[in-house]
Amino acid sequence: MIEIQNFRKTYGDFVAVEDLTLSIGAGEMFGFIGPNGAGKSTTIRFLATLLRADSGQATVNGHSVTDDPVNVRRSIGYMPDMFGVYDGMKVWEFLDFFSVAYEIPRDQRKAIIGDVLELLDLTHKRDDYVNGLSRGMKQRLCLAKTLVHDPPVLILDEPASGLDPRARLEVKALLKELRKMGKTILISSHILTELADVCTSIGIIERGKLLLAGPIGAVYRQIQRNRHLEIRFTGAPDAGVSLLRSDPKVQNVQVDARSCTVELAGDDADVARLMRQLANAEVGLVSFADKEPNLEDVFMMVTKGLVT
Ligand SMILES: Nc1ncnc2c1ncn2[C@@H]1O[C@H](COP(=O)(O)OP(=O)(O)OP(=O)(O)O)[C@@H](O)[C@H]1O
Repeated sequence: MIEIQNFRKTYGDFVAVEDLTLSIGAGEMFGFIGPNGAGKSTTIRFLATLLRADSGQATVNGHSVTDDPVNVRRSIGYMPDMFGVYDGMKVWEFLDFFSVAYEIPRDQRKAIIGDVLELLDLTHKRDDYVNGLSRGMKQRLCLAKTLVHDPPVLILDEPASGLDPRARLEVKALLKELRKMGKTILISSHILTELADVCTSIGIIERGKLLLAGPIGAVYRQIQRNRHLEIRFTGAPDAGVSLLRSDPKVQNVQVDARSCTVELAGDDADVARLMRQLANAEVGLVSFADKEPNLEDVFMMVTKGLVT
């Protein structure tokens, strides 16, 4: 649905994005992750037909962003990282303005605006002035305007930035809903927890280079060459730790007051064996957990160059 090939963008001598190639399939929720200044917005603006590349190309919904920008714009709902809302307008007028811009026939506009307001839980604000809305509501309104022309692709640059935790959760729930409706979604963020449980695939970008991209399960498997175990004890973990350290498959033992974490270069049978040994050795074993990696682990390992 979204294909980028060898995208490069410089500002003067500074290379903002270098040779970025990426493919996002239909129906994916792709999390574009990177620290500030990594090149996320630059890439997104290229996809949104707002920026000329030094080299490289991209297609969205089969249309070339350079040769057929009008059809790309029809195919996408784009939410920029810094958005403006027109303060002198009422909520419905704001959406009507975009409906006209997207050439939605007059007799359909009222119903579409009603549907979008309903979806974004803004129906009760229909006749309010935009400048009277809270930040969270303005953000939802901005998301609403990306939906009026029912685009198959949504490109959202940090859609939850500056929102409180509750409003973030609302945005997250909404994104899940939009994905269920069949939209392909690219969402950028530098807040990993925001994306962890909504994305089906991710890409990690740093200093203009895409370090890793793929389905989230494959990315997790790639980084988890070793099992990460979290083991808790009733008291000081010394006895348990020395047993663990004597095991040839155990590596990287990190000790806390009453617990430790270890990496195990083994399979399920090794996990079971280790658990049995600890239980039998009466070292005060309380719990033994096979810890799943999370997006933060992935990000740290990838940006430290531990995974390629
Ligand atoms: N118009 C511009 N002129 C010069 N440099 C720019 C311009 N736009 C972006 N840059 C630089 O390009 C780099 C990438 O910027 P970009 O906005 O794409 O990063 P980002 O990953 O979206 O960051 P953030 O999370 O802070 O929005 C940054 O170092 C930025 O300063």
